[in-house]
Amino acid sequence: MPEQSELTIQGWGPPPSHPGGGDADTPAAVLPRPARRFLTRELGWTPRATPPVPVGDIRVAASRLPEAARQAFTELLGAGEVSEDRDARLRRTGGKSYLDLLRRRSGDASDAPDAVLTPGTTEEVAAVLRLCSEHGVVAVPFGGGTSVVGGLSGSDADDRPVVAVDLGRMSSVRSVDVHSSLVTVGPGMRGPALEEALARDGLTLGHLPQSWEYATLGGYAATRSAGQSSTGVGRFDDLVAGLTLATPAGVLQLGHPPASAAGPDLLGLALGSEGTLGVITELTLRVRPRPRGRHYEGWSFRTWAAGLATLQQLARHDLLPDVVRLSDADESRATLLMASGVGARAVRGSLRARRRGQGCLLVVGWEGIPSVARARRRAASSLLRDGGAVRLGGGVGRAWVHGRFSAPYLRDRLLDQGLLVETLETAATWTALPTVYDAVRAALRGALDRGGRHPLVMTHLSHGYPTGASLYVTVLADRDDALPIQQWLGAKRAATDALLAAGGTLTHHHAVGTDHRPWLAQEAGPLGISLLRAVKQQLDPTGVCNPGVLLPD
Ligand SMILES: Cc1cc2nc3c(=O)[nH]c(=O)nc-3n(C[C@H](O)[C@H](O)[C@H](O)COP(=O)(O)OP(=O)(O)OC[C@H]3O[C@@H](n4cnc5c(N)ncnc54)[C@H](O)[C@@H]3O)c2cc1C
Repeated sequence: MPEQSELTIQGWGPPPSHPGGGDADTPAAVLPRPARRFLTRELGWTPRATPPVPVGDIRVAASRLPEAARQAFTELLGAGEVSEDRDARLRRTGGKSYLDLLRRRSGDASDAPDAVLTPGTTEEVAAVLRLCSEHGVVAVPFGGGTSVVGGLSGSDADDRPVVAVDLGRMSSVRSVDVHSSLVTVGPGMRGPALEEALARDGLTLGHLPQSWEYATLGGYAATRSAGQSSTGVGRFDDLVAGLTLATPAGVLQLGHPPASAAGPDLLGLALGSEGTLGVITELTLRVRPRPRGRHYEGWSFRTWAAGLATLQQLARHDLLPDVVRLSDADESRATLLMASGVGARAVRGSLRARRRGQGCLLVVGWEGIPSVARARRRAASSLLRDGGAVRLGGGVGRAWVHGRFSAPYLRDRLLDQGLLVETLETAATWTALPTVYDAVRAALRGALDRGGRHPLVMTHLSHGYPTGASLYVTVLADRDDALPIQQWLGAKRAATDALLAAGGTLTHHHAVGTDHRPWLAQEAGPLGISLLRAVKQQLDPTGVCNPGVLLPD
């Protein structure tokens, strides 16, 4: 198996010199001139150079790992799998949220783990957790390091030493059961490698989040991820048939495919547990035949309200496409200006030809057996037309497919030029969606308005369900260079309070981490929090498993 490339420390992707490429050639890495003009006008932004400090200048404190723990880990795993090396620790420091990137770009790595452990089997992971308990060392499972909610902060009320338990060595396909459509894999495997392996048997998992190039299967399960085709294939939760969870108290085998009624489903406790109960060391996933046909296309609605109402109708009739992405007017406008290349020209041309300069873009996609996909597409198209949408054609779909993983590369360039760039997400019922949408926008605008400089708040709906959908919000604003972290924390607080008050969920697919934990009790309720604490106490009595996330203090 080829070695997996590592994410850069201060941004996204391998460095441009990496043999695998990097972002240097990605069209989205360059901000087109009209986009620059648009952002300057819209945000009152003055483009300025705000480069990250050199990686060599990032401050990493000396390791605090006690000698006895170091010896015990080395005896168990071998010296090569226990590292206190600066670079190894820095590469497992935090995730990739805006706050993480601000810290790393300013030279702050105060949340670096004291050591990195790389176990290779479930037994070794279980033994690592037992040793952590014995030696009072916190264990933070590390997958791809793409958390955007502070899931890897390693913070601990008792300030104990921290080890990152990197699952990178456990990244192989262990078995494929083509007959039952099941694959068993190590938790450190990434999506591209799995898809490549499954293709040999004509299979696919179909889970494609924007972080697909770097996130791991264990991380998806630990955070309850959702991908771009999740309306069709389901959330990652739906794709997990079973898993192995190593805890300080022992090893659990959870999930019994195809189905069981033997009491409550304990698998649900591990999904979304964010390393607080232990480490997922193996997953059995539901796979499907590779689609023989894929068709993506664009539509345009005059208004967001018309788009929402029509998608609700599609959901009600079980006709939602596999990919659904409805952008509001602000996101549609910005998408067209920020996009470059042939695809973007096709979209603009399509809109002009149909006299739809303004409006809300909808990208839809159908995957599967061509005749079935065609029939579903015909039925859905008829409802879209009834809802007032006009078809823009396949060029828009192809442009979306082309750029579907490029936003994080572009984010790095925007951070280099004095911008605040962050996203947040929620879900709501069809009834509550319009209120949640208005509330989040108003809260973000109120919190980020600064003397005539306004944020750009862009939203899209994705991940449709019969009962509702998720909203994904991207915020751009002129950065407060003096207090950038406080600027975002204030906005995030306002937006979270507003979306919960309006009936949204705390998160739809980014999980809780450290960033959302102050609000978890509002969604889980006090008894729910006590229940989670009791489970943690049973599996992790010394509280060494990722204590800084999920559960409020
Ligand atoms: C640019 C960008 C785009 C993104 N797009 C999406 C998207 O489209 N959809 C989506 O769902 N998310 C998205 N995310 C968020 C992120 O990719 C997901 O949360 C992903 O599931 C994290 O996987 P990871 O392997 O990187 O986990 P990590 O970031 O390494 O860890 C995340 C959390 O899970 C725990 N964990 C990791 N592995 C294990 C394990 N084996 N056992 C137990 N606990 C573990 C960690 O301790 C941590 O708390 C995006 C993030 C970025 C930066």
